[in-house]
Amino acid sequence: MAKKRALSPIRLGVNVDHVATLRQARGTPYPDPVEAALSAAAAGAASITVHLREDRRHIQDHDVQRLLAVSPVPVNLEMAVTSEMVAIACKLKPAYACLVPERREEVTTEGGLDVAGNRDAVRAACARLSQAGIAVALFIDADPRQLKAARDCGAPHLEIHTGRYADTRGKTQAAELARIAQFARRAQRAGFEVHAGHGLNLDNVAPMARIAEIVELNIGHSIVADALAVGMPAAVARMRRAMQEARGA
Ligand SMILES: CC(=O)[C@@H](O)[C@H](O)COP(=O)(O)O
Ligand SMILES: NCC(=O)COP(=O)(O)O
Repeated sequence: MAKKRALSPIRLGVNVDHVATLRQARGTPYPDPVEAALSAAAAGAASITVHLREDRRHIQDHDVQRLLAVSPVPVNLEMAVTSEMVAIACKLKPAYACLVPERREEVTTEGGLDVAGNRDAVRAACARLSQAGIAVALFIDADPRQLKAARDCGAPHLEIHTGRYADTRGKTQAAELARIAQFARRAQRAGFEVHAGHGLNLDNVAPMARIAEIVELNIGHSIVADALAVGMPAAVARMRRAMQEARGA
């Protein structure tokens, strides 16, 4: 039997937005997303993601400040391409910023950033963030048109939106996986470090983790949900194990 090739290790970034969602539902001081982030980092999360939404529905400005003060791992600030968010990021200086689309009415991020349609604004935001020493990622769909536009923007990283893969099944899901794998190869060849995320969970993570060019997966909702049953350290450990096993590591 042919032996499976072991791929390079893959990093898990943990998004703690939904710890804050629970807190904001009642306006209590608990649960604390920063405490959850410390627990995730201690269990092997390579980075912590928070999405500071314009409507502040979950993570708050003070959470980001506290997180940056204590996090032992790099913080990845997801943000819309607005002057308010760029100013906040430049002031707080997280290690990473990921530019994402945002729509007030959405329940969660519904697709990738339209870099091709907003090239000047994205390029300007990338320039300001890079000048502040922040490594920028563009959160985009696996669409060659977006890749072409991203090449003009000066961001070193791309995060592929995996929401459609996560939300579909059968042939549609297989086609989406193939599209993402092909896109990841092209993106890496174009010089980007390739990440992926959105809607990933223990049931669907393995095929995504097997894509050699993807070096980081950012996962939040399913890990926070799992943590309710088994605790954050075990939830992170389970996800890391699933990713490393898929990788053959
Ligand atoms: C950009 C992305 O795919 C997710 O991280 C999403 O932005 C999480 O934000 P919500 O927790 O508000 O859905
Ligand atoms: N960028 C994706 C992310 O941070 C986590 O998304 P989700 O797992 O909460 O859907």
